[in-house]
Amino acid sequence: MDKEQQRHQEELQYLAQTEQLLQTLLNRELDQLESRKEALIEARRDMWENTVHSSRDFTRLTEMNQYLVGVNQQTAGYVNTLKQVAKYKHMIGSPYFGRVDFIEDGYEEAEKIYVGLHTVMEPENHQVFVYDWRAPVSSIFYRHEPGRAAYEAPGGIIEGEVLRKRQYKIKDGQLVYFFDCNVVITDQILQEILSHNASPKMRTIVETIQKEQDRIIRDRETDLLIVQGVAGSGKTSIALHRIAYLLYEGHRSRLTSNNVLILSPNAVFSQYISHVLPELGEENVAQTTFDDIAASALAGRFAVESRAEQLEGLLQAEDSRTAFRRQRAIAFKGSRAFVTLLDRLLRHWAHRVIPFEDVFYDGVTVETRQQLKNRFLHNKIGLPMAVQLRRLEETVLKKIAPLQKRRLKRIEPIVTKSEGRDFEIKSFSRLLSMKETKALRRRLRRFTRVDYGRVYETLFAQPKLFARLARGLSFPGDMTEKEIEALIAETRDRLRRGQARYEDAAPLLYLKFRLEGASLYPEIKQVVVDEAQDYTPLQYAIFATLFKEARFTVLGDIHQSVEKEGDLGLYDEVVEILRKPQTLRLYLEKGYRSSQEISAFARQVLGKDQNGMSFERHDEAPRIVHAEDSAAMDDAAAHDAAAFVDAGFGTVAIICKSQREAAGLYDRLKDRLDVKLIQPREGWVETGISIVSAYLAKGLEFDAVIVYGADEGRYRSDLDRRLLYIACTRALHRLIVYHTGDSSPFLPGPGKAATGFI
Ligand SMILES: Nc1ncnc2c1ncn2[C@@H]1O[C@H](COP(=O)(O)OP(=O)(O)OP(=O)(O)O)[C@@H](O)[C@H]1O
Repeated sequence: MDKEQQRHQEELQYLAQTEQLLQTLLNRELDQLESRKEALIEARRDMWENTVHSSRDFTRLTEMNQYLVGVNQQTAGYVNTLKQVAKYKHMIGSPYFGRVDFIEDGYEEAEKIYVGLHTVMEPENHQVFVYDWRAPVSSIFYRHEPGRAAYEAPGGIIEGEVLRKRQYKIKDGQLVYFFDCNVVITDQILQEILSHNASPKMRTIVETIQKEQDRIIRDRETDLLIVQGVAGSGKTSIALHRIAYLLYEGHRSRLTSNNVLILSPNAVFSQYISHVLPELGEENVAQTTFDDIAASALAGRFAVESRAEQLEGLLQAEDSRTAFRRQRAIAFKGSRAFVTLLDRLLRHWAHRVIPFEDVFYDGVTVETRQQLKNRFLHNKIGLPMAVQLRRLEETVLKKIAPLQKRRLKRIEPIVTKSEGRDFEIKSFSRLLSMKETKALRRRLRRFTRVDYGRVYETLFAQPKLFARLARGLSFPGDMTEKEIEALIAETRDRLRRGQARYEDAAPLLYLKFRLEGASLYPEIKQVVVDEAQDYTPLQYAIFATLFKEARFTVLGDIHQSVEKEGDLGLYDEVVEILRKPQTLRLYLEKGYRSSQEISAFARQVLGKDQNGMSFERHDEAPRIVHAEDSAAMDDAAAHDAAAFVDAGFGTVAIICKSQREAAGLYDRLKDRLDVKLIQPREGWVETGISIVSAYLAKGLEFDAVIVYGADEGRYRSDLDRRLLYIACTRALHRLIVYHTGDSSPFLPGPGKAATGFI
């Protein structure tokens, strides 16, 4: 047997042993599952039979509670076993994907470290057959080539030498191939993975996490980690793997899935990423959108526009000047200067507006106006204004309580004198006293209640006040005074009708949280902000208020901003607003999604010098096709989409500029093509053909993309250019861009992409 054969034999043997061990562990868990299930049913039956179902008898209730504790324990045990079963089942057939031979300094022998989805350990002798990809020692696999290496173990840095690094392809328990690699996770397996079809749900990338990605995933020290990454560089994937890593590390950092929150751009995206954590064997974590936070916090007070409606409004604007004005309004109201203006407004409210009054009761001055104001302004605890005012109200009412008896005594003689009350002097006097107190409370509430909506409305109802508060602030976009006046008037009218544009939702929320406090998410310790470029500085100021104690992972791509020209300055602002002790900013410059041809095409659309590059994977060049008219374009898009499906592409998207266009196209095609429309609220990606707007497609990916209607008239502003860029970067393998009339000036000219006519 030559060396090669011997190596192969050894690997086959190791795989067989691991598979066998996995099977034993699985069987053990399955046996346990049965007994745990029985124990759980038993515990439930006991509780049911031995306790009353609803009782006012306290002793019986405590008894029931004891049973409940038992049931909860049994349930936890059962769920845990279920998880173990799922884990082993997931691993059987492909228990590991990598190996490093590492010899620690001071030791003679190299240890073979096999890396897989989870740890597989022989329970009797504790021999680890496979290490979880998140284990400290596994980091060597992702970060080091043969040669000197180190990893961070709980007890400190361990140094040594990597002798070998090996990768495996194991399918259905069979070793398909393995090879030793010298470069960082060599491209062979990555090539294979990336050339596959996209899936309607995001996939895990544990086997091929790249060095620069691993650094982000395994960072534990940073309180604010900012990642700027080009399209398809794996930001979302990394964010989710990072959560899985932090949860694995949880025993040290005490982080559980309840402590993590993902801020995702919309419901479609939330659906798209919802499978990754369960696939990694972790519980899913909560996801929310800014829309949801705003809608629930402002409900009942304002009808709030959604983000999709805001963008749709921008895209539907009757002329480019209107669209431009709206973009400037969005930038204006989302700016840091506007945050300062709102802070000044709050200070102004506290000092000048709250109508403190002297409080009298029964001829006595309980508190003077000045006393109340002083107490309010010199509060040292730093309570939110509304909470503090309520406390003030309570204090005053407490002071009045002892005076009420005396007051009653004074009322009684008066009631005695009035006719017809002879038999009810006491009760009538008490009633009068209560009425008096109620009236006093009403008077108190004139200054102890503060409504965030009114505060915001006042800003726009008093242009002079606005001007005073805005003095010295530099707002983005160089709006002229006239434009600001128009914006003030327009906002005032809208707010008076009880409506709030999306760009007003953030200021309203900010005021509400600053005034009333924000305790919506007390348990959140790690916030992941995806598509970070879509949020304004004001929205970050809200996150700072909402998640005071949390650490942040912020991932974005400034080139995929929609309504504004993105720039790196946003991240400086994020740092200044979130103010965390340890901040780290990292860049990802390599895209993994699109073929080189599609990436190069998209870069030309963007027309900027980006530092990006893409993973070397070649495919057909994108095509730009001219259609005679809209009907011809519909036909061609339908035909090509169907042809892509026939050719075996799993997910195909026809991307329109706006949701309205997407809905229109869907209506025209739905009877002749098996097609779905992705909607902002309830839609999600499935295999087959989807019609989607460019801004909703953000963050998603498809095997083949047909950009519908890249005409000169449709895509001509900077905003349009960014949308077109987003649309093109969604494609993995195929991209066709259709236009009628002249093509958008942002499309590469002849020669740079294949062009044609239909
Ligand atoms: N290390 C990797 N191994 C395998 N696939 C990867 C790797 N990194 C990224 N990918 C793949 O690249 C594609 C893009 O990843 P992802 O959506 O996470 O990128 P993104 O930076 O969030 O993209 P965008 O900003 O364009 O929405 C996905 O299909 C993902 O599986």
